[in-house]
Order: sequence, then structure tokens, then C-alpha cells
Amino acid sequence: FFFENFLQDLPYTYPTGIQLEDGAAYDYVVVGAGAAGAAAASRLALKGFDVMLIEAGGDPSFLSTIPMASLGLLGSSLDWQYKTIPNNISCLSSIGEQCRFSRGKSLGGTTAINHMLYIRGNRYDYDRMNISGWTWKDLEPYFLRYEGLQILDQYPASSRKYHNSNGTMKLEYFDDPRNPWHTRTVEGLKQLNIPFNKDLNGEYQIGVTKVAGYVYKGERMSTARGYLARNDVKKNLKVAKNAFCTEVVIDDDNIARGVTVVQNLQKVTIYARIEIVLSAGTIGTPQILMQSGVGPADHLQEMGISVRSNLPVGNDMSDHHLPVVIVKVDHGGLVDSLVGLTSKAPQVLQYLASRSGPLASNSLQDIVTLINTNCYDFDLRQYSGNSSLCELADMQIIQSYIDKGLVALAKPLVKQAIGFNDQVLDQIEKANENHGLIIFSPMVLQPYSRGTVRLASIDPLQPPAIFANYLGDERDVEQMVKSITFLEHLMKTQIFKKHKASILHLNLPGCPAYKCGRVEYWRCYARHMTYSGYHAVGTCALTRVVDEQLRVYGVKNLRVADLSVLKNIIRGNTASVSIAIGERIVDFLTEEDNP
Ligand SMILES: Cc1cc2nc3c(=O)[nH]c(=O)nc-3n(C[C@H](O)[C@H](O)[C@H](O)COP(=O)(O)OP(=O)(O)OC[C@H]3O[C@@H](n4cnc5c(N)ncnc54)[C@H](O)[C@@H]3O)c2cc1C
Repeated sequence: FFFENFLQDLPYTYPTGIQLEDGAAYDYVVVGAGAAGAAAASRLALKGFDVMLIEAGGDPSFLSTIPMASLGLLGSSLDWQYKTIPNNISCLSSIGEQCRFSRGKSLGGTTAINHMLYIRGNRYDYDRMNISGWTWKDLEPYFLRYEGLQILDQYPASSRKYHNSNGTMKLEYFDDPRNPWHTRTVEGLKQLNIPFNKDLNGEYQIGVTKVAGYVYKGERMSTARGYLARNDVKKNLKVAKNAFCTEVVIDDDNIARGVTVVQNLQKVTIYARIEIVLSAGTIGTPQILMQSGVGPADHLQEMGISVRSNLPVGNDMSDHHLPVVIVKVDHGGLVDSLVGLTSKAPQVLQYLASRSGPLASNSLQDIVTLINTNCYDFDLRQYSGNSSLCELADMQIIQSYIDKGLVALAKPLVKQAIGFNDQVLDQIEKANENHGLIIFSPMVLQPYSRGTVRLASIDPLQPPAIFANYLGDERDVEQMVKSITFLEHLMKTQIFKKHKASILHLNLPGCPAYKCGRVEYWRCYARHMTYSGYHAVGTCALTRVVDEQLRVYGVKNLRVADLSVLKNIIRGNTASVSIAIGERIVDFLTEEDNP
């Protein structure tokens, strides 16, 4: 009752869903209401076009709005719950040796379940794509168009020119988690000479900081909230929820005419008078394209699908990945986790009453470190970023905190969210009996390994085959060993030593004991404890599958706007660029930037 009343009090509501009618036509059909799709469809509707936005999921849940709850969303009904095809050299300690590959399934897409960190990547990441219209200079206006940075006055003056406070996606600092490791982590990193950099989206990208997040007034700022919940958007945009797009309808002249959609067990075809935009993400978009006959000819023929355009759809997928590193620390009577907090009524009430307190925080995750490990002296244990190369990060660290005893209390939830097998989970549970745990995620930011997405079935409702192929390239293993060595040094800093921090040496099948060979152990460890950074790009890449204006080669009136078009993975988190791509396509479509 309390929650029902409370929900009615929410200051924003999502658009009402529409039941699709077979044969209906709209100016534009946009498939996928995630980071890019929500932005693209909203802007088109605001320009006065008749737009239908198709989304496989429904509204984000109340849980999705609570920043601290983000881990609890993984494996939930808001998650597509994909798992990768094993490659036998990574994720060996995940259930079935399959890495978890979470993706959001609701209005807002993955921005409704992600960790909400706002990092735009390095300017060089865009410039090096070397594609006309896609340099940082070209893209910056689109980042600024949506950015609503509320804390700009707390940034250094040199940052001002890189930001906008008035955009629709409001961004703020997360609330204080009231966990001393929040500041201790920064202190330890400073002892290794990692600079404190207030703005990792400003002049320089290197350093440690407390980042701004997609959070506003204590609640998640998904694109469902930032775009779709706007009254002016709701007035103009049509949205079909729980509507799964199965195929693009392409006529004999290779012109895309419409899409087929399954909604409430009914299959309908709807049409686009102008164009169709696929924004179903790095997994969803290649799946729809291949079901429609757009993809690698040999694969399509093998699946019995007639080829409309032979393109390398689903190839060269690149994703951040990391070894999960578990650190035991002494316990200072902390309770900052969701499960712990729900048993702490005052803190829950504080959140409900004022959207503040630990539930409005992101645990320790908003402390973000970006460094180039080549500029860290492993002998001196000091960072010295004194060349231009050092401005390009190759490692990003985030961390979260698990309070003492929490794993035992919430084992099914942890298992569902993280997906490690019982052998590993039991060891983590044991370590957590008497210690708080900090889970470090040092991401390989520029991985060499590449994977693929293929159809697993001719049935479009079945999940595709995701072969992430993490650690397929040995250089990524070496990078992970470097990252772990860096964390070992962090454990030796005064502040971490003072609190008896130590990395947990898990007993893993096939791995030598740590004391028998440190580097060999960590190499083996990395292959066991591999985890996705959830930033996969490249399955419908610019200049390979789509042209500079995001038009699919060989098919007219069909474009892609989502993370799948990025050719190279950026040095940072990916929602930012995906939203910018959603903003960008609108100018392409409306001819302001369309030759
Ligand atoms: C656990 C996790 C944590 C993350 N943390 C961060 C972070 O802190 N900061 C950050 O910047 N990024 C983060 N990311 C990544 C970021 O959220 C994504 O890269 C970004 O949302 C991708 O945008 P997109 O538009 O390509 O796809 P999505 O946002 O995934 O949107 C795709 C949409 O298409 C819909 N769809 C798919 N197939 C179909 C179909 N057949 N029919 C109809 N609809 C369909 C989906 O349901 C979804 O709504 C995280 C991701 C995950 C999984």
C-alpha cells in the first residue's frame, strides 16, 4: 500500500503503451527504446514527425530508479540475461563457463539497469576512427545537446567549455555512501601518485575521481526518464511496449518498408513512410538484420535465410573485460548494501522520504580511476604521466563493497547477478564471514580480442549466439596481470595496510598455487574470473555495415543508431556515446546534415 501510494507520487511517468495495428504506417519506426533509440525517437517526435518507437520490454521497475539497487537488476526481468558461448579460455569460473552478458530490456534499455557512471571516452577514441563526421569535434555538439550537468559549478574553470548544464539528461554526483572506503580508495591511489582529476570528461582523462552519474535528485536518470517521460515527448511520440521486432520487411528493390513485430502473442507488420531506424543495441540490431537477410552470406545461407545484402554484420565485436579481484578488509561495522539496508528501516525510510542517504549512492562505484599502465613504474610503484601517450588510459578501475556476512544472506541474488559457480561463490562467502569485501573491476580498456554475434536459430524469438571470445588474444591476459599487480601495490599502501586489506587468492581448478608462481597464478586466475565490462561495440560498424550517415549498405531507408555502429571501443563507459549517436542520427535523417 505504502509503495503504491509512493509510486503515484513520482514526479514523472512513462508514456502509455500502444497496441500495434497490423498495416499501420508512421513517418519513422524506431526499434529499441534504449540509450540511442529513446534519444532518436524523442527528437524526431519533437520535430513534428509521426514516430512509432518499438520496445521489447515494458516500463523500468521502481527498483531500477534506486541507485544502490543496480546490482540487483542483473539477472532480473529487466535484463535480457544473455550468456556467452564458451571459448574455454575465459570465464572458466562462471556457471557453465559462460560469461554473463547483461543487457537492459525496458524503456531506457540498458540505461535502466547500468551502473550510471558518466564517462564519455577520450577525444582520441573518436578521432582515430578516421571517419568523416565522426571525430570528437563532430560529435561534441551531440554530447553537449543532451548533457544536463548539474554540478558544473564544482568543476574547475578549465572544464566549463566541455560541458552543458541544460540538457535533458540531468547528471549529478551520487549521494555519499557513508562508507569510509570511498575516501580511503582515493587516498591509497594518491599514494601511488595517481593524480586526483575532478573531471575525467574535461581537459585530461587520467586520474582518480568521484564521477558524476546519470542520477538526479537521488534517482536514476535513464533515457526513459530523461527523454520519454518528458511531457512534450509524451504528447508527440507513440510507443509500443512489450513489442518484439522480429524482422525488417525489405521489398524486391531492397527498400526497407516496415518491420514485423510480435506483441501480446500477435504478429503484425507496421510500415514506415520515410525510414526505419534500428536501435536495438549491439546484440539486438545484428540479430534483427540477420533475420532480415542482411549479414554474412555464408551464415545466412547456412540458416536458410535468403541474402538481401552480404555484409559483415555481427563481426569484430569488441568489449571491455576484466578480472574480478576480491579484497578482504577489516570490518568497521558498515552496512551499505541493498540487502543490509532493507533490514535497516531508517535508511530505507530516509530514501523514500527524501531520496537521499546510502540508497541514493552507488556504493564505491562512483570512484573511478583511469590510467595508462605503461606510465606506471612497477619498480618505483609510482605513476608518472609525463608524456602524451600517458593521457590515453588503458585501464579503468571501479570497485564495489560487500558488507560482512552479506554473501551468505543474499547468496541466490549474488549468484543470479554475478553468475560465478558454487566453488568460487563458497570461497567468497567464507571470506565474507568475518570481512568486508571490496570487489575491484580493473577493465582492459583497449582489448585485442574480438568476438561475433550470429543467429543461433531461425526462430527470431530465440537469443542469438554471442561469442564474446574474451582473452582470445594473449595480450589481454598480460594486461589483466598488469592490472592485478597494480592492485597488489595498492594493497601495500599505508591506508590499505592499516585496514588489513589483502587480495583473496582463490583456489581455482587447474591453476598453480599463488606461492608456486605469482604471475602464472594470475594468468590462470584471469581466465577463471573473467567478467564483461558490458560495453560491447562494433557488430554493425561504421564503414563496414553502415555508411557515415548510418545507412545500411545495400538496403534503402534503413539505418542503425546504437552502440553497434562504433568501430573502436572507447576508453570509458558507453551509454554517453550511444545517446550521442541517437542525437546524431536525427540531424542525418532530417537533412540538416544530409547530403
Ligand atoms: C551492468 C551494466 C553496467 C553498465 N554500466 C554503465 C555505466 O556505468 N555507464 C555507462 O555509460 N554505460 C554503462 N553500461 C553500458 C551502457 O548502458 C550501454 O552501452 C548502452 O546503454 C547501450 O546503448 P544502446 O542504445 O546501444 O542499447 P540499449 O541501451 O541496450 O538499448 C537497446 C534497446 O533495444 C531493445 N531491443 C533489443 N532487441 C529488440 C527487439 N528485437 N525488438 C524490440 N526492442 C528490442 C532493448 O530491450 C533495449 O531497450 C553498462 C551496461 C551494463 C549491462
